[in-house]
Amino acid sequence: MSPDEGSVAGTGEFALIRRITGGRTQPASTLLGPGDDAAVLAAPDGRVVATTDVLVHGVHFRLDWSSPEQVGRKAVAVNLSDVAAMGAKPSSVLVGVACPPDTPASVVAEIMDGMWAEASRAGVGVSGGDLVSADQLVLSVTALGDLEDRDPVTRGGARPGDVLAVAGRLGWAAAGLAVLGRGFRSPVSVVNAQRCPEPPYEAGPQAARAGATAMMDVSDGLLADLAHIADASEVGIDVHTGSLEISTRLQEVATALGADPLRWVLTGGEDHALVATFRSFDELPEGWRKIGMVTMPGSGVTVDGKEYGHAGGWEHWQQ
Ligand SMILES: Nc1ncnc2c1ncn2[C@@H]1O[C@H](COP(=O)(O)OP(=O)(O)O)[C@@H](O)[C@H]1O
Ligand SMILES: Cc1ncc(C[n+]2csc(CCOP(=O)(O)OP(=O)(O)O)c2C)c(N)n1
Ligand SMILES: [Mg+2]
Ligand SMILES: [Mg+2]
Ligand SMILES: [Mg+2]
Repeated sequence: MSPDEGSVAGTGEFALIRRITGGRTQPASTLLGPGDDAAVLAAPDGRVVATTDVLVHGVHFRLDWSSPEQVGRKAVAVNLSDVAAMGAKPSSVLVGVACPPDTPASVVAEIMDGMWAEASRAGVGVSGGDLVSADQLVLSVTALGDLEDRDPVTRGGARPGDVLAVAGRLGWAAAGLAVLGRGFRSPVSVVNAQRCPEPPYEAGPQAARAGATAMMDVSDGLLADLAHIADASEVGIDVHTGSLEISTRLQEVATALGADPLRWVLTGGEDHALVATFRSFDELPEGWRKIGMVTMPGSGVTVDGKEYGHAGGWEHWQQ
């Protein structure tokens, strides 16, 4: 049987590449874009920040929960967020798309539109990629960034007495996941937070300029991710729940679902907020809120001085 004309198989690999790469305007930093064996990018700093994350249908997103455009946005956003978490400015993304033969070509085109839309929000473009056949939809994105002559902000520089702060939202994507998981599609604000995060890209370089001592983005859950800073920095970290913002919207959704909104904030991932430590409260840039303190080594990650009773964040193969 011949493949459906509108499918990726019916369209053909090279026609599809032409369709999804044509008519795009590359930023000036992409010296040579898609079409050759590799792209050529400017690296003004002389060092390149590089990160990659893979997203799999059914694990990270579902096409019956999100539009292809939202899925494309998310795949790029979670990667650009890691660039920001190093204190760097995004400079480019490269994207791998694997999909089954009957996938409508329009779905791939819309995913690419979403990828371009999110890349553009951060001032970059898609400078290359790959398109392959697979049993399910998989998106693999590599993001590159520029340190602009600053030192990278690692997970390893927090010291006891530092202030712990956050930029961006916590708990929203987890609330959205709970809503979607129960078959609902509203409220759209939390559902959209799950479909596509809005990481505060600018807050990364801003924190680096302000002297942040450690930083990372929250992908797996606040407490789980803070444990990586605690380990790498050999410190303890205490989160103060009194400083955590739990919006009325999150409260409402939690009440409706019989869930605990604080648990979403502490253990839910995927909002890609940035958490960072600063030497003093006075160093916090605008948009950063204090949510705790760095404590002495050995105490681990605590909540209001105590161990948190509930299970931690996302870990692949453990769900
Ligand atoms: N297959 C792999 N090969 C090499 N490094 C990896 C691999 N998987 C993960 N890492 C590295 O381990 C670190 C932690 O990964 P991860 O938890 O996925 O970070 P993030 O949550 O920021 O995406 C990162 O520095 C990442 O590059
Ligand atoms: C269909 C579906 N099921 C479950 C989740 C929840 N979920 C999937 S991956 C993940 C954690 C983040 O993904 P990961 O691959 O660990 O990214 P990284 O930490 O490497 O940035 C969460 C909370 C989801 N987003 N979609
Ligand atoms: Mg990762
Ligand atoms: Mg990260
Ligand atoms: Mg993870």
